Amino acid sequence: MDTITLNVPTLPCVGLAAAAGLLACKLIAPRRRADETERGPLPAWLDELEDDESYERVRLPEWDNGTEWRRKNGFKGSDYVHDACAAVHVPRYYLRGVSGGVGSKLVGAAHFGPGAESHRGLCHGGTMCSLMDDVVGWTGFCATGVCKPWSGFTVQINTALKKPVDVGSWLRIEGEIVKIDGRKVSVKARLLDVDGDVHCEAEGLVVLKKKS
Ligand SMILES: CCCCCCCCCCCC(=O)SCCNC(=O)CCNC(=O)[C@H](O)C(C)(C)COP(=O)(O)OP(=O)(O)OC[C@H]1O[C@@H](n2cnc3c(N)ncnc32)[C@H](O)[C@@H]1OP(=O)(O)O
Repeated sequence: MDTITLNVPTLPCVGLAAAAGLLACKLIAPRRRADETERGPLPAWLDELEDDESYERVRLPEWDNGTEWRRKNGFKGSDYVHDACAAVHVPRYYLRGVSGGVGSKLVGAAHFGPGAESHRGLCHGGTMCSLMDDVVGWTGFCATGVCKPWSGFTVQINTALKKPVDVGSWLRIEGEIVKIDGRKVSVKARLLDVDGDVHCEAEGLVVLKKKS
């Protein structure tokens, strides 16, 4: 019968291996994070929005300083769409706010990363649905013509998937308030590419929180 001899140097070796493993994790983790945020340059048309005086970039601490802000405010994780490492990621929204709300429009860029994949090279339809949830909700938060974060809930998102999305794509996402009825804000949204081809459309409903 074979016997296994545990040499004295084995233990330090195991310790060394564990330490090396930990070090590798530390080294790999930031590298992986960097990879996930390496989405290539932002699409050029975002610069046009930046220069367009009718649109204003929505700047929020929960996006600009997400981890820190969320921790301090009792959130438990990272933002499903706005976090830099999200599978499908919206780095910015721009708002064309209209007094009274109806006609207010939110426009952003969405990147579909490798984590959004379903069939070979194509994204999961749920990633488009998630984006529609996000843009419907944030457009609804602009029901007064200015963005009031977390001022309501998305309660309906009826999404039509019209064209597959390639992994690695940057697409344009838009939401527009089409009706306000008391606390109910109706939003139409769509996701389109640089040629204007529509990848999905949605009709959504946001219910604003009761005034306290
Ligand atoms: C301190 C804490 C801070 C908490 C701060 C929270 C900020 C949260 C922000 C989350 C961002 C998201 O988008 S969350 C995305 C996921 N969505 C959710 O989880 C929402 C789940 N749903 C809910 O929790 C609930 O349905 C609420 C809270 C929205 C219900 O609110 P409510 O205030 O009780 O309103 P309620 O009276 O039921 O409805 C008001 C009107 O809207 C209509 N309505 C309601 N739901 C629907 C619906 N699904 N489809 C059609 N219409 C609907 C009603 O018929 C009614 O119309 P009428 O009779 O007046 O004609």
